[in-house]
Amino acid sequence: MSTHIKLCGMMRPEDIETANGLKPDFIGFVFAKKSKRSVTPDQAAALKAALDRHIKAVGVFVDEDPAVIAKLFADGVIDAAQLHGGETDDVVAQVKALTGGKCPVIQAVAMRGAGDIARAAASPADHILLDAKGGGTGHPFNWDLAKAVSRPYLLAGGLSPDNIAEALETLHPWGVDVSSGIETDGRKDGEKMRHFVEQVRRFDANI
Ligand SMILES: O=C(O)c1ccccc1N[C@@H]1O[C@H](COP(=O)(O)O)[C@@H](O)[C@H]1O
Repeated sequence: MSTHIKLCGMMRPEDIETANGLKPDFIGFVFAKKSKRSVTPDQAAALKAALDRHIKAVGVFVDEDPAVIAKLFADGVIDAAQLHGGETDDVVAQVKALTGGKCPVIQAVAMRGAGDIARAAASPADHILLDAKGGGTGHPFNWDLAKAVSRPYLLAGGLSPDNIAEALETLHPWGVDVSSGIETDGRKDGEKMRHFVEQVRRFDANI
């Protein structure tokens, strides 16, 4: 099985052009208004129109109204929703219900201690994503906590071309998600994006 790749925080047409060339499984649009990577629905729609149709667009939300998420899904701006705040199981269920069960939901779990291992296991979401507290911080969490998570997960938090090989060797995650680590001066860096993806593909080719 190849490791799924998500390149998050796409903001510019040139970010999409680079992603189209690299063909990750997912890219992310951040809709959390407080994020420095925040895009409006109109901006995201224009970027999605330029995205290779084989690449899924994930909307990243922090405590957003499920109706807003469902509208972005219905409009074809996003293909999946990543809930990155304090969303309850009920919110996961609401997103599912409002999209006729069609929108895959990824629930982010902030990995701070043993209790979070249980929270990850119990999440009703289609996929879980293990991250440091916050989101988009560029900081890793204690990977020893991930070793105790028995369901497949997306690994996030401070990944970069410098540590992705070690992360893959150590944890063998279902997928990896990166944002800060593929940026220079707050903008996506095509060379870092390429280097990150190449290393994941090299790892997959050697196992
Ligand atoms: O990227 C953001 O600004 C962001 C804001 C709010 C919630 C989540 C956000 N991004 C997600 O954070 C993780 C890790 O990012 P990083 O590689 O450590 O910068 C990733 O899942 C992003 O989708």
